[in-house]
Amino acid sequence: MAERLRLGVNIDHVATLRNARGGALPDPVRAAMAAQGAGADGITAHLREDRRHIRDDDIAAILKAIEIPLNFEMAATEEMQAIALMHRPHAVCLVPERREERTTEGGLEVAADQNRLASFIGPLADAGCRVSLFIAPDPAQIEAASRIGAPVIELHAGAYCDLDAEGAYEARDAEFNRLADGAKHAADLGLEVHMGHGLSYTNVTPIAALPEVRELNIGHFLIGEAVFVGLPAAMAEMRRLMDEARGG
Ligand SMILES: CC(=O)[C@@H](O)[C@H](O)COP(=O)(O)O
Ligand SMILES: NCC(=O)COP(=O)(O)O
Repeated sequence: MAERLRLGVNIDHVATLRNARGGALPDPVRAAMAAQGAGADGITAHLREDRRHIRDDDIAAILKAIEIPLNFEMAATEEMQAIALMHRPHAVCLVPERREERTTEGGLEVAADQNRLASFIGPLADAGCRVSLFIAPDPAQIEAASRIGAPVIELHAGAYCDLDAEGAYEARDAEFNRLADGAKHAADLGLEVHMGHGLSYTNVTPIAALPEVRELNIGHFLIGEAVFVGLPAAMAEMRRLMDEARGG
């Protein structure tokens, strides 16, 4: 039987809400525990260089609290590498970052930076972290990820999700085909394929149905939905849609 599609819950935006008032609540560690209790296969947290949501002490506290794997998202900088090596999370996902962006725009440029990234991921892999690269569904980036020896890629689903929300269905379908082809190409090269960014109840089904995809990382939508129905109920509906898409 095919392996069940994993659901990683990104709790960044619990920290966004906490930071809006500068206090301790709502607590991202409590969100991580709630997600774990509701059956998350992993927790994702992105320690941005500007610490706009998750902060250094959150990472330490989340790691102490949870038993499921942490997927630690970070920019490929020396500062972040040192933090990852100190904590040795289960997975490290390298993402592109621009200080002015509202959210992660585009994927990591691997092809043009492959020598630096190959040496950057070496110590992380030696420390036992499963390295993942957050990239666009571009064959050149996928092939570069494989060349530098990353075991996992996460394909950026944001453009597909945005086009769907805008009702630009022709362009959305073209972007979906890029994701589907990218997933297949990556799996053929032996890469484990994850997808994430912008996924919601309305756009998740075709993505979850792609047989090569092993994990979805979903945050902003689930945390927003949790305001109305609670995190376990929001996750349960997402889980149901993912299982249904897989024919389960
Ligand atoms: C890399 C990614 O797609 C998400 O983790 C996202 O970066 C969450 O953080 P932001 O919403 O701050 O971009
Ligand atoms: N890597 C994508 C992720 O963790 C969650 O992205 P989003 O659902 O918050 O857009």
